[in-house]
Amino acid sequence: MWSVDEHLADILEAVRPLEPIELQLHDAQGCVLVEDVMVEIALPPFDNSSMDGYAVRVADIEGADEEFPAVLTVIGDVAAGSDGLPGDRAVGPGEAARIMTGAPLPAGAEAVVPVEWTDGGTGGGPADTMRSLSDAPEGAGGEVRVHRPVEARAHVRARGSDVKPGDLALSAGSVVGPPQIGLLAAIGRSTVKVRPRPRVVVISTGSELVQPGEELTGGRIYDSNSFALTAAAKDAGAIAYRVGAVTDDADTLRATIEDQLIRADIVVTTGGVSVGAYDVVKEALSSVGDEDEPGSGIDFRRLAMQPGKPQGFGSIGPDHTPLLALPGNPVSSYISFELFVRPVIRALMGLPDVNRPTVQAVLDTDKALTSPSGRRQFLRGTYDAEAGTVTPVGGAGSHLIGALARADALIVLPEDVTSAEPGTDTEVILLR
Ligand SMILES: Nc1nc2c(c(=O)[nH]1)N[C@H]1C(S)=C(S)[C@@H](COP(=O)(O)OP(=O)(O)OC[C@H]3O[C@@H](n4cnc5c(N)ncnc54)[C@H](O)[C@@H]3O)O[C@H]1N2
Ligand code: MOO
Repeated sequence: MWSVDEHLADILEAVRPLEPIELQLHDAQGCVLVEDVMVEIALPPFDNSSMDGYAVRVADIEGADEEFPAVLTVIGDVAAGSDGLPGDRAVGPGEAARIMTGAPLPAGAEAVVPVEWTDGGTGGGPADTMRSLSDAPEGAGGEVRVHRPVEARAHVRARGSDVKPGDLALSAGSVVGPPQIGLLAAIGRSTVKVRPRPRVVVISTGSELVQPGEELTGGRIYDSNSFALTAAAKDAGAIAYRVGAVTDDADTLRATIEDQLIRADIVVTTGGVSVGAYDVVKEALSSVGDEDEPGSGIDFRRLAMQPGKPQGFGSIGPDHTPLLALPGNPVSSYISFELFVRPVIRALMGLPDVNRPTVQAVLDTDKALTSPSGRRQFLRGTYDAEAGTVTPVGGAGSHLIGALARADALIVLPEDVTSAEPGTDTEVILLR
């Protein structure tokens, strides 16, 4: 028997992060950068206004108030996207330019007065908005009364005040999330070098399996594993391909796997790994290894855990693609995925934390939980972060997918524990 930790260590020992590739920003989401990204432009690229208002010279509005406003001549508009006043004009003494948020500060101007601190060019009281150019073309000219003074640089966002050429935008090893994608786009990068998402092919096996949506006839069940594990692979960061169920025929299974290798960085199968007469994965893959290639082939082993005792691991095909053969019971396959496949996906991506987070929680249950001696048991539970407790959901049976769907945590009972009393401090793996 292998321990859970030995099996995981054996798997992680065999996998290396995927070779980096250059990806478009959207495709790089969730991936790990392998380059230091340097900033080549200033952000903002030019001094610009943070308010809709008037670009002014500060001496012109010194001491202004509502009773004695400073009256300035409006010489034009500066819109975002323009590169200054029409005809390259500068704002001279006694002059102002209407300016929009994000527009460059025109030559001659030293600060911006928000439109609310002026009459907006109406000759009335304080404005609450600028009149649109189409409704009131005269607003780009005429006079404006300014009701409050401002200091130099007020409401001006300085060139380079965010990032400057030569700054480090993102360091190698960062995970590219939405804000990082925003920064990359803002500095003009359209692609980045990252480790790609692994492509995971999920194959379920069993002649009893029917695809959801089809009619269920005697003795058959719906294939839930391939759906759950494809979803779990995506959730872990992979690009997941669900291959429907393959019947219990070794040649068909071998041929299916061979066909899939072209698009697989990992192959995951479910079912057919125990000791029955129709355990097709074991039958098909026990002998696929190349004797001259150390480490090739699939090793079937029993783990000291419950559920998830029978497992297969190895590599297959010319590229030695890692293959994990998980047990068929729905809860067994899902827990095996969380414990062994998820870390592989994350290791291939070069992510630092390959395992789910764990916490200690107080067991909130009416009666003691039992666990087989010598096996690490993973029970399903709900975790209450506020109370610091975990409550079991459903029993230990590895067919209880209804309870699994209500759980958000796994309660871990160590190998030497055969009974866990209510109130015991327990390790909990958080699934969300
Ligand atoms: N004599 C023994 N029998 C079994 C042992 C054992 O040690 N000695 N181990 C048990 C344990 S533990 C497990 S786990 C299972 C593992 O069996 P397999 O991996 O060979 O899985 P199957 O026999 O194919 O299926 C088991 C169970 O799960 C259902 N199943 C399978 N695939 C799916 C799917 N895609 N979606 C939904 N349900 C699925 C299948 O119908 C079976 O009920 O072996 C025990 N037996
Ligand atoms: O160990 Mo099996 O994985 O219970 O269901």
